[in-house]
Amino acid sequence: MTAEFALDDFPTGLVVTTLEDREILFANQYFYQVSQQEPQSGARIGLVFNAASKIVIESFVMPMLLHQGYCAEIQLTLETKAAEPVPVLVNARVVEGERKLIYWVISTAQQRDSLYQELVNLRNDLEQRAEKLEVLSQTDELTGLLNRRAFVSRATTLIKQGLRHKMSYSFFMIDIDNFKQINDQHGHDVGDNVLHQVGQWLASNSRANDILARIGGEEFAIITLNQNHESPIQFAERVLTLLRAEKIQGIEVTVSVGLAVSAKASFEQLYKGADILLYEAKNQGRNRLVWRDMDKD
Ligand SMILES: Nc1nc2c(ncn2[C@@H]2O[C@H](COP(=O)(O)OP(=O)(O)OP(=O)(O)O)[C@@H](O)[C@H]2O)c(=O)[nH]1
Repeated sequence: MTAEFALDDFPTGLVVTTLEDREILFANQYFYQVSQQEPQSGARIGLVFNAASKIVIESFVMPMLLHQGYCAEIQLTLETKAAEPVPVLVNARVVEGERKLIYWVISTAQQRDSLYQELVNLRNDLEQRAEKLEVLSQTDELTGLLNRRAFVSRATTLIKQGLRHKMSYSFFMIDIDNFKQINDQHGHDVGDNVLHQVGQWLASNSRANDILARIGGEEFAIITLNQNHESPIQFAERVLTLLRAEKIQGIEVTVSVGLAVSAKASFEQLYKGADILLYEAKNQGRNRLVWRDMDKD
């Protein structure tokens, strides 16, 4: 008698079933409270679990019990009479006597589950923030284009891969002419707007696979894979012509372009090449393209 009271006082579900058909021979109060079931003669333990857990019991718990005599820390879900799911942790052991029985310990795991869910939510939140930070760390705030660091990293990887497949790349270095004058005459805010619009304009005139970035104050860079439909020289000339025809913030804006083309040069060599060619374009009077095929020297 004392033992029965003691078992009912345990804050965990204690159940004894037959091994053969899992008929409940004994269950303590806690088990009935949690599962909201009434004691019924001949009831089987499977009845209190949801459909997925029933499958786990048949396909995993029972084979474990039959083969090694116990099954530890299995996460299952009870289904109450009101069809509410209750997460539980189940330990079960086969006890051999006159009949083979299974002793089940069924502990509720709601608090642990909600803690686990909180941790999952926290991790998702941190991942999202990390992604945002990653995007921010790669973006030039003023134009929304890639910044110099991201450009160098992406372009280095792309060109390394391309070199292995003998792909030919173009490196355009595009610098707004006399930008200091724009700032001086119209103010820094207008200058910022010009930078923003030139950036947007370049983005809408380049292809999705190009790598476009603002790499310095009034300096942009584009790396493109050379394909047949438009030569890099045609592309650069188109940029120059279209920009000449356009007024940005009511201001005539021109650019100088240094263009290095190669199927052999590394990213650093292309960068250096384009930089020297841009310098030449500036020296020759600005508002022009100077280009070189670096593989033909
Ligand atoms: N508004 C604005 N100005 C910038 C920014 N970054 C750099 N600048 C300005 O850009 C100007 C660049 O001047 P310079 O390097 O002399 O070049 P430039 O006047 O364009 O002359 P060339 O390149 O030789 O044609 C400087 O006055 C910088 O202060 C920016 O983010 N916003």
